[in-house]
Amino acid sequence: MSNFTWQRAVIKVGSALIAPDGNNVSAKYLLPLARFITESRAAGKEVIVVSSGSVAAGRGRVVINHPASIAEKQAMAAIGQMQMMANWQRFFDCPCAQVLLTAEDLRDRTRYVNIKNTLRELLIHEALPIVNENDTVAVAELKVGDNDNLGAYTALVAQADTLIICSDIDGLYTADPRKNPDATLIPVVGSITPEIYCLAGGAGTAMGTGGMRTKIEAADKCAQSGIQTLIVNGRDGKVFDALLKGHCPGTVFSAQQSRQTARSLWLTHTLKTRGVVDIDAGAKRAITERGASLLPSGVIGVNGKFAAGDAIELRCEGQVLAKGLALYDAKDLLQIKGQKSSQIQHILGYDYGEVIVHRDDLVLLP
Ligand SMILES: Nc1ncnc2c1ncn2[C@@H]1O[C@H](COP(=O)(O)OP(=O)(O)O)[C@@H](O)[C@H]1O
Ligand SMILES: N[C@@H](CCC(=O)OP(=O)(O)O)C(=O)O
Repeated sequence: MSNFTWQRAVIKVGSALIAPDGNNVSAKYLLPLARFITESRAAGKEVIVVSSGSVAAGRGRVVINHPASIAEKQAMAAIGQMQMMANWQRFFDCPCAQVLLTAEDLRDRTRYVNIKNTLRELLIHEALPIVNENDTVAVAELKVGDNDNLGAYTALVAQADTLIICSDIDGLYTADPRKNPDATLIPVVGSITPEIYCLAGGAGTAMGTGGMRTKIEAADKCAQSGIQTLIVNGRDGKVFDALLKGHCPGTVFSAQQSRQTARSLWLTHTLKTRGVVDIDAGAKRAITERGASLLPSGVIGVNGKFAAGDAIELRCEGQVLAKGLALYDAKDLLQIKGQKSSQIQHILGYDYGEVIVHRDDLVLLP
């Protein structure tokens, strides 16, 4: 069993755990998982759930006599999503927050920033975000397609350090153990090579989507962004006791580099800046010495036309010090520069948060 540490995790829960009978929700497998989430949160860790199961949960309520059409599956998802959320809420005193996403939402910069801000705010307010694909509006070309990859995108947008995929199998095996009884569990995958992809077979049950392949794809996306991925058997309550102690009885896919390094490299080298914001000496000290976020009160000048979510440079007395993602566009920032954060709502009529650049989205330049 390998050891792991984490602070913010996305936990992906497959349909087989939500709706083990394939046509209704069940508490059967969720109790140990919910206890793991509650105890982890009590220990100061942060959790976002990506839950499958809406189609399976709604199946029994839509009568069909043939393989379900897309519209019928969408109807099942619309009904089942309610059952699935209500089932989750039963386990928690904190509010569960429904977040429904499509691939389009993740591709569009403004929506991406909104998703990120919403998740951040939900965590601040100690709610439990529960994400699923918005199956009622997403048809093939709009879909992420499977919740393993949705889990990876959610881990990226939420800046998690860990993705935990709870499946109906113990982890990644040398072959699909349902077809090959000699297959053995692989406890650690250091790097995701084409050979690792070759081990993956399809889904194990009629409810599952993607099987092991989509889990490896998800782990690959995460590893490249400095996020580790665990695949564990969510049907085995003892797994969660082990996870609470920092042991992984399944497979750990290591992150290729530290999350901070991956994110800093992305911010520093990949993102083209769209504007320059001049800041005063107090803001400079806060950012460089205390690792603080940039507040509007420290902004003295706004240059360029940038949108919310664009990368900008932060400059003090002619020297560019840092690069970060702006939470407000240039037009808004011109109005709120030099003002107290509490004035933002009053001046703009809305408020995307009290900071201009959050410290998580800021890198100091050498
Ligand atoms: N190399 C492999 N190791 C483990 N499981 C595999 C492998 N190849 C294919 N599988 C299948 O993947 C299934 C898990 O994926 P899936 O059915 O999509 O479930 P989920 O609902 O958890 O996403 C397992 O039950 C197993 O049959
Ligand atoms: N969005 C779909 C889940 C799709 C999916 O990836 O399912 P699974 O392979 O069980 O994680 C639903 O809620 O039914």
